Amino acid sequence: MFSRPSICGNLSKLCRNGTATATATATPAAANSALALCTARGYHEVVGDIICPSQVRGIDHIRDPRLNKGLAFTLEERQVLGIHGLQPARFKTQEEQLQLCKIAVNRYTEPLNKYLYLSDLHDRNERLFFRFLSENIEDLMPIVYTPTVGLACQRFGLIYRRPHGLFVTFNDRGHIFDVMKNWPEPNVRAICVTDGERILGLGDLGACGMGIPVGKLALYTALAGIKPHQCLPIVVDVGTNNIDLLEDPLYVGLRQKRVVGREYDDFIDEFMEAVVKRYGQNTLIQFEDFGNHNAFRFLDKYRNTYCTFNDDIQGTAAVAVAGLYASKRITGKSFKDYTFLFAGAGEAAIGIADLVVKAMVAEGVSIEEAYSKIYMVDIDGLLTTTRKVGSLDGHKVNYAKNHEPMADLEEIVTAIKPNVLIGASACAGLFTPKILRTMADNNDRPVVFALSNPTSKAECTAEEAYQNTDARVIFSSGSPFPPVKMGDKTYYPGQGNNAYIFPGVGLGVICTGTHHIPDEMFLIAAQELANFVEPSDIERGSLYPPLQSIRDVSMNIAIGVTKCAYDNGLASTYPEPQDKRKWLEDQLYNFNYETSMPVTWTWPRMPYIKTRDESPLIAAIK
Ligand SMILES: NC(=O)C1=CN([C@@H]2O[C@H](COP(=O)(O)OP(=O)(O)OC[C@H]3O[C@@H](n4cnc5c(N)ncnc54)[C@H](OP(=O)(O)O)[C@@H]3O)[C@@H](O)[C@H]2O)C=CC1
Ligand SMILES: CC(=O)C(=O)O
Ligand SMILES: [Mg+2]
Repeated sequence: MFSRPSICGNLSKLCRNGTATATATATPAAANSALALCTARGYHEVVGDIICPSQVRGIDHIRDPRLNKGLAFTLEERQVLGIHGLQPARFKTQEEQLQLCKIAVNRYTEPLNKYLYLSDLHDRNERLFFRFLSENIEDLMPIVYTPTVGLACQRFGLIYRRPHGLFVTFNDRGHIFDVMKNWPEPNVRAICVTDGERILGLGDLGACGMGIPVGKLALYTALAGIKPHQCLPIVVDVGTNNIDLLEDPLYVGLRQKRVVGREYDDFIDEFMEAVVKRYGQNTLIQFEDFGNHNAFRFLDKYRNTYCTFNDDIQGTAAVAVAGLYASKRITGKSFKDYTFLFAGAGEAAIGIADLVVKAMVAEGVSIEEAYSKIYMVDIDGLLTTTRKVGSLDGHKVNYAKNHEPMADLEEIVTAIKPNVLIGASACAGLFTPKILRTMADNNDRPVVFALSNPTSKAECTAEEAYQNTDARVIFSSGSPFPPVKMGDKTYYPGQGNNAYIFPGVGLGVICTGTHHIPDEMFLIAAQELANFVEPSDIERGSLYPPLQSIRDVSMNIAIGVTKCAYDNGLASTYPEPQDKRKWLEDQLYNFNYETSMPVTWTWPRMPYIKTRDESPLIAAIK
């Protein structure tokens, strides 16, 4: 039965989990039926959890990033898979390969070159890439994520090599489902989508924004262990209003102004429907870096009918609120004792403020009092009730104060005397030394968050924050800053970035098959993250746990989200697991190589090259 050359001739079945799991260890009959299933479904490539490398021949094992192990293929594997001789004689462990990756990436001095090296590694050996990333978060997150990913997006036309995600253009309207069918993975569970209109604080980068969903989903795997084949980065390309890009011969997106209005909305509706038709109702759709005017609208429109969230609004809210919870341990105040001032009144700022209000209400504060504690500034100055009708659109109106109009942030800080100053304006240097000194004059421990990304857009640097407050500031930033030395003490400011949140929320949501994602899940995520902050973190100047512990944070967030999903009847995966941690852990990606050979089957005879003392396994094959 197993001697059919088309299936087993060159060996083997590396069928990992899911339907075909049994094949790796069970009877030939079971193995054969799983193979038949693979074939019937037309999986002639390496997709999903069902991997049948018997249909991948020789050198294609090395060319396929999901199968490739480089020099870690054993002698037996090399012979059986038909790749013997295609690689040098040396055998390496994955650990030795990781050491080499470290040396290789550190040889590059330019961050963009490091990004390209990692991107190549991703294309070449997926498991090694994700293990390398997950074990070196502190060093590599600034490369695959902010700030370097911003530069990668700006240079996207120059560095584009191979598809890491799907481009759905406005020209595909009416056929979006057909385009989605071209994505080779049948079991996508999480999509991160952008239309590229507000990429970090860099503005409209159109189709070049692809770097963002690619980077975010790389973190899904590296930080939460979500399997890579379950993740799909998407750009919906409706054009760009960035004149430089439209005139740039290297621009790779649709060369037209953005589609707006009804046509745009219908296009996004069709996209959402196509996702559900292709991958099912509970497919997680993370909206990322949409323009402000669309981000809020789509969240309101889709949140109760799809499994969706907006990371810039809700993920950012959770990470900032977690930092604020941790700050209370230093200031000794509760939220109702704080006066908040937000510089910026967009997705991030409103998202944070709305969650702060929920957190205050949860502490027993009335909603009116909660709103009264939060002041907000947009590009025209303080949000006041005296503003012209129409200039306080959407969610801003809740934060408008009965106050004389003020435009200058320095004067506003002097007048309002906030305890907490949060920047989400994408306006570099907005927090001047004078503003920081005023914060220090008015507070023993001023709380200052400069959340804008990438680093070049931060409202102030960590150094400026510490220097202008006699190092009394409680500081965090959206992009990483190096430690700051003041006198004989060194401060290690934490990174207030939604990367602490979305991977764990994503894991909980996709494992439970949650239908809709309530704000409560983000408050839970904030609390779980805050619980992780140790006195030693605070002592070294950080409101967040070290980046190296994000994987543990993500697991705790996922457990909290899982409980919430079952408690609120939002889950569709039944029965409810009792030991939620173990249940989640059982579903995680394996960062270590798996065998490319079956261990229990009777194998067909095949050409055998003896190159060293026979291992028992080879002897058994013969
Ligand atoms: N750390 C993190 O995890 C995250 C960080 N961010 C960062 O936050 C920044 C903003 O993102 P987002 O909120 O989505 O963007 P939005 O465009 O939604 O909001 C930007 C806001 O800043 C206001 N603004 C612009 N210039 C000034 C200024 N000089 N003074 C005061 N306010 C100003 C705008 O005013 P107006 O409304 O009048 O236009 C708007 O309200 C970006 O840099 C982004 O990278 C975003 C998400 C997560
Ligand atoms: C971090 C993030 O999501 C942003 O800057 O947009
Ligand atoms: Mg974002």
